[in-house]
Amino acid sequence: MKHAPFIAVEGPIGAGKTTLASMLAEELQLPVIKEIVEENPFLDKFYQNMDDWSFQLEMFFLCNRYKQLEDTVIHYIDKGKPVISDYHIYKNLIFGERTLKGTKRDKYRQIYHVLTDDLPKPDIILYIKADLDTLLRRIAKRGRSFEEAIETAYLQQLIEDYDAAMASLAIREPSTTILTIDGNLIDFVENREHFMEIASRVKELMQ
Ligand SMILES: Nc1ncnc2c1ncn2[C@@H]1O[C@H](COP(=O)(O)OP(=O)(O)OP(=O)(O)O)[C@@H](O)[C@H]1O
Ligand SMILES: Nc1nc(=O)c2ncn([C@H]3C[C@H](O)[C@@H](CO)O3)c2[nH]1
Repeated sequence: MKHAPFIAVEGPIGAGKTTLASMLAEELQLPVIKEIVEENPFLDKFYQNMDDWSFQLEMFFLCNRYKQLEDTVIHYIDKGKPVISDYHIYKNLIFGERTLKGTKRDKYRQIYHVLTDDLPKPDIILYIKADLDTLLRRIAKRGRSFEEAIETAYLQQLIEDYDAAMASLAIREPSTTILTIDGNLIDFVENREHFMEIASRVKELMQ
C-alpha cells in the first residue's frame, strides 16, 4: 500500500468496533474517529417505535457521518495521514435498507448516493462478525438503557445484512481489503495474543 491508509472497523451492533478501533489506534499510533452516539436525540425513540422514527434517525446518522467523513478527508486523507474509524459511512445504507420502507427508503437511497458517491472509500475494512448470542451478551455488558429495547429479530437480521453487504462490497470495491475477524472465537479484549495477531495483520496490510 503506497499511500497512508484509511482504515474502518465494521460489524453489527455491539460487535466490538469502538473497542478494536481504539486498541489498534493506540498500538499503531494512529488517530481514531469514533461515531457520535450519546448526543443522538432519536435513538431512544427509535428503539421504542422503529416505524415512527426510522427516517429521522437514519437522516441524523447520515448527516453526522457525512460531516465527520468530510472532516476526516480534510484533516487526514488529503494530507496523506493514516487514520482509523470505528465505522464506515456504508453502514448507513445497511441500516437504512433495513429500517426504512417505500418512498422514504427510495428518497434515503438517493440522498445517500448523492452525498457519498464521491467520498473516499476505506483501503482496509476490519469486519467483526459475531453471532446473536455474542452480540446480545456484549450489548448487555455495555448496559446502554435504550438498547434494552433492541429486538433479537432485528439484530439477527442485521447480522445477515452485514454479511451480504460485505460480500457485495468485496466484489464492487476490489481496492478495499476486507479482513474478517471471527468475534466469537477471537477475543481481542481478554486475549493479548489475539489482539497482537490482528495488529500485525493490519501492519502488514499497511506496508
Ligand atoms: N472481544 C471482546 N470480548 C469481550 N468483550 C468485548 C469484546 N469486544 C467488545 N467487548 C465489549 O462489548 C461491548 C460492546 O463493544 P463496543 O462498544 O466496542 O461495540 P461496537 O461494535 O462499537 O458497538 P456499536 O455498534 O453499538 O457502536 C463493550 O462493553 C466492550 O467492552
Ligand atoms: N438505525 C440505525 N442506523 C444507523 O445508521 C446506526 N448506526 C448506529 N446505530 C445504533 C446501533 C447502536 O444501538 C448505537 C451505537 O452504534 O446506534 C444505528 N441505528
